Amino acid sequence: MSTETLTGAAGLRAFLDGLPGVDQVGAEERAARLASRSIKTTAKAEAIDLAVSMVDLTTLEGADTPGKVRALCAKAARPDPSDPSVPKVAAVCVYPDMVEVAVTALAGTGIGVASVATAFPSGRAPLAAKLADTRAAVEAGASEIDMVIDRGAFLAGDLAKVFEEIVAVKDACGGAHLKVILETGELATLDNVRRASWLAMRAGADFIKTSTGKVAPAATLPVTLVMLEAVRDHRAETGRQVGVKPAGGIKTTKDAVRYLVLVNETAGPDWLTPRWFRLGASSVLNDLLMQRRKLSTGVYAGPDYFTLD
Ligand SMILES: O=C[C@H](O)COP(=O)(O)O
Repeated sequence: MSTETLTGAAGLRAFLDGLPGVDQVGAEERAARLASRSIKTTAKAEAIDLAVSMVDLTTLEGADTPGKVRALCAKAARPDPSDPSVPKVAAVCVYPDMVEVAVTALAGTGIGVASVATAFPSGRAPLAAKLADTRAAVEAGASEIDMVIDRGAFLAGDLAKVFEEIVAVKDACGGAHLKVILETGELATLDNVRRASWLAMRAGADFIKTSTGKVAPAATLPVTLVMLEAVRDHRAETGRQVGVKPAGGIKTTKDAVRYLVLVNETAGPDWLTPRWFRLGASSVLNDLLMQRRKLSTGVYAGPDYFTLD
């Protein structure tokens, strides 16, 4: 079915209702099996650097200050100041009012500035306010917008409203990439995760993202598995590749490596680059740096060694 025929509410519903159901038990078993895979030390070193390069280093607190954002940007560009071989992260993710600070601090680094928008994290605001929020972030220099879907509308069955809102925000993004946050912890079932993934992709999402980090559960392996299957099948059907970003609650190197194994086994190696896969996290970077140091020196550097995320 083409995107055009989805604009009618009935066509959209028929399309989403026609998606096969998710085998919940199967998805959980498969995610658990992949999570228990061990990888060789050399592969682990490569996986750590790849994971670092995929981090959207995030601070989304009411107490964020320009100073904190500048410190985060310095860390994004040189995660370990004593070791220039550590790659830089993919992007820094902040609230719209901090975009200008991040853009200035990251000038010349090639690191993206992502901004949450559309009344993050609840998404409860009129569309005009969401569009103004988006435009303000883009005008301040954000290269990526992380929007939230209207979960209330989705769960009430008003799929056309969710679809049209994504289309409008995508338009307001101009040249900025759009990540669509499904807030999977509020969608109740993996079937809903699959439906929301397809809805977002058909509405123009460049990335689909699991969570805001403000709702539990945030990112999980089974949810990310379902989203990876969706982007894989979407590319096979339409030719358009969409990225995936698990976010929230990813804290350890072990977690990060599990996600990379899942990407490789589910969507395939085409997604194993920061262009198509991101890890949204406020604190995983320090653990990646500690494990990286341990692999190269054999000595475990405690958390005090690295600056706080
Ligand atoms: O998008 C990223 C999340 O907001 C970060 O969540 P986290 O603090 O659990 O890592």
